[in-house]
This record gives sequence, structure tokens and C-alpha cells, in this order.
Amino acid sequence: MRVGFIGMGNMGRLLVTALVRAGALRPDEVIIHSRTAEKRRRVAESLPGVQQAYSGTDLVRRCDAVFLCVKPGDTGAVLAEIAPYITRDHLLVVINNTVTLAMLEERTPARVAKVIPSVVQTVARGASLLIFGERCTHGDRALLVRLMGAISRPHVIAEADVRAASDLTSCGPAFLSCAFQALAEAACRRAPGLPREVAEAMVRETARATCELMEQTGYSFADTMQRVSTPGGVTAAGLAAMRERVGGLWDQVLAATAAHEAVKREQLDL
Ligand SMILES: NC(=O)C1=CN([C@@H]2O[C@H](COP(=O)(O)OP(=O)(O)OC[C@H]3O[C@@H](n4cnc5c(N)ncnc54)[C@H](OP(=O)(O)O)[C@@H]3O)[C@@H](O)[C@H]2O)C=CC1
Ligand SMILES: O=C(O)[C@@H]1CCC=N1
Repeated sequence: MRVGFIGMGNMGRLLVTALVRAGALRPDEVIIHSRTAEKRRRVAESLPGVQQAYSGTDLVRRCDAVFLCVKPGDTGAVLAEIAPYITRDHLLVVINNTVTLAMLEERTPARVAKVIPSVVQTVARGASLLIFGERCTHGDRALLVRLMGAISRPHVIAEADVRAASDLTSCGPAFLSCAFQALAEAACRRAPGLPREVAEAMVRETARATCELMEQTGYSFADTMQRVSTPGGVTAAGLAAMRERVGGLWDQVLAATAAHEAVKREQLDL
């Protein structure tokens, strides 16, 4: 089995590094290509045994499975290069939601799938999303579940649900960081003696411990809010202020990502 990765930017580099470090792929099973030679060279040097391909077509000819780790807008150019060399013996994996499985199935005879990773897989944690096209075999499904299972908790979902689910898992680290940062900043405005980095560390520690508490006890979000809210206490007052805004806020955030994705999909040169 040879697995190729085209695009050694943030996500391509992260996936290759995490999969090899987790032992999910042996270095000699991995072939990488990126537009800028220096980038693929740097990744290959950091992972001895990983091979470089000197073009997309070189990679496709040498691989059984190919991950397209380029931005949606670059997918057209990559496909224009590699599509003539893709056969039904290839598993083609896209890692964004803008490019649909139907687009790939129309343009290639490959078995196609979608894997939505997350930056938290840098530390081999967090959720990933898996979506399988109809041509995928049991072997393809098992392969992707095994690979992503080594560095994340994979969730197999329907393509129609990916945008919203990926707001939770792949945009999620950014959205949560934005909310956490705002919480720490609000505390610093009220407590001038509290250094910003201390406030941010307090939020991080509390977030990590809250998740661990829920994992270990089985508490839901509602249970956790109830446990913290002493009747007549301050948490309930704070939650009442939050509830006025927070539901609508997240609806707006998810509407914004969906609208942006729809525009980008229209603009795809595929
Ligand atoms: N960032 C995140 O947290 C997540 C990102 N994704 C998805 O991952 C994908 C990649 O994102 P990200 O890694 O952040 O983007 P980057 O811009 O960091 O990386 C994209 C890479 O694609 C390479 N590339 C572009 N065109 C070609 C080509 N024709 N041939 C070979 N390589 C090419 C570029 O190569 P070079 O630099 O060598 O010129 C670049 O390094 C996107 O589709 C994104 O939606 C999915 C989940 C989470
Ligand atoms: O911001 C983006 O478009 C990518 C996809 C999900 C996370 N990062």
C-alpha cells in the first residue's frame, strides 16, 4: 500500500507527520508532493524514509490512495494534471467540503472519499469526519477508519451534514479559541491586576478539565451547567446573560460558513 499526499501546507504536513508518528503508515508507504519543492523536501527530511514525488502525476502513478491536501480553489489545477492518470484502482481523498464527492466522481473513475481533519490532530486528538462515496469498498472504509483512528476519533457521516459538523470539529478549535479569548479579555477588563497570559491559562485549564469531567462522569452540557449553578448563585446570573445572545450567535456563525462555502463552490474551476 502506497499513500500519497499532494500539498505540503498546514494540513498535508500535519496529516503525514501525525500518521507516520502514530505508526499508522510506515515512512516507506508514504509519497509526498507539493508545488514548492522546498516544502516537500523539508517534510521528507523531517520524516526519514518518506519519498518525494516530483509531480502530481509521478505521485499518482506510484500510489494506491491519494490525499488532495490543497485549498479548494487549487483543486481544479491539480485535477487537470492528475485526472488522466487516475484509474478505478485509486482511492482519491479530498480534505475539504467545498469540493463534493460528485465533482470528483464526475471527473475521475476513482473511488472517492472525504476526510475532514482538524488542527488538533497535531497532538493526535480530537474528532475527524469521514464521508464515503458509493464506489468505496469495504477495504477503503477500513483503511480510512484505521488511518484516522490512529490520530483522532473518526465519525462517519453523510455529506449533507459535513458543513455543520466540520464547524464543530475543524473550524471548532478556532471558534472555541475566539470564545475563550473573549472570556479571558473580559476578565482582564474587570480585574486589572490579572495578567492576560494568566487569565488565558486559567481559561485553557478550565476548558480542558471541564471536558475531562464530562468524559469521566458522563455529564452532558446541561448537567455541567446545573452542577456549577448554585441555586440563587452567580453562575445562573451569568448564564442568563449568555443565553440572551449565545444561541443566535452560533446560528450566525454557522450561516456565515455555509454561505462562504456556497460561494466558493460556485467559483470552483472544476
Ligand atoms: N487548516 C485547517 O485547520 C483545516 C484545513 N482543511 C483543508 O485542508 C486544505 C489545505 O489547507 P491548508 O493546509 O490550511 O492550506 P495551505 O495553503 O497551507 O496548503 C495548501 C498546499 O497546497 C499546495 N498546492 C497548491 N497547488 C498545488 C499544486 N498544483 N500541486 C501541488 N501542491 C499544490 C501548496 O503548495 P506549496 O506551498 O508547496 O506551493 C500548499 O502548501 C484546504 O482544503 C482546507 O479546507 C481541512 C480541515 C482543517
Ligand atoms: O478555514 C478553512 O477554510 C479551513 C477549513 C476548516 C478549517 N480550516
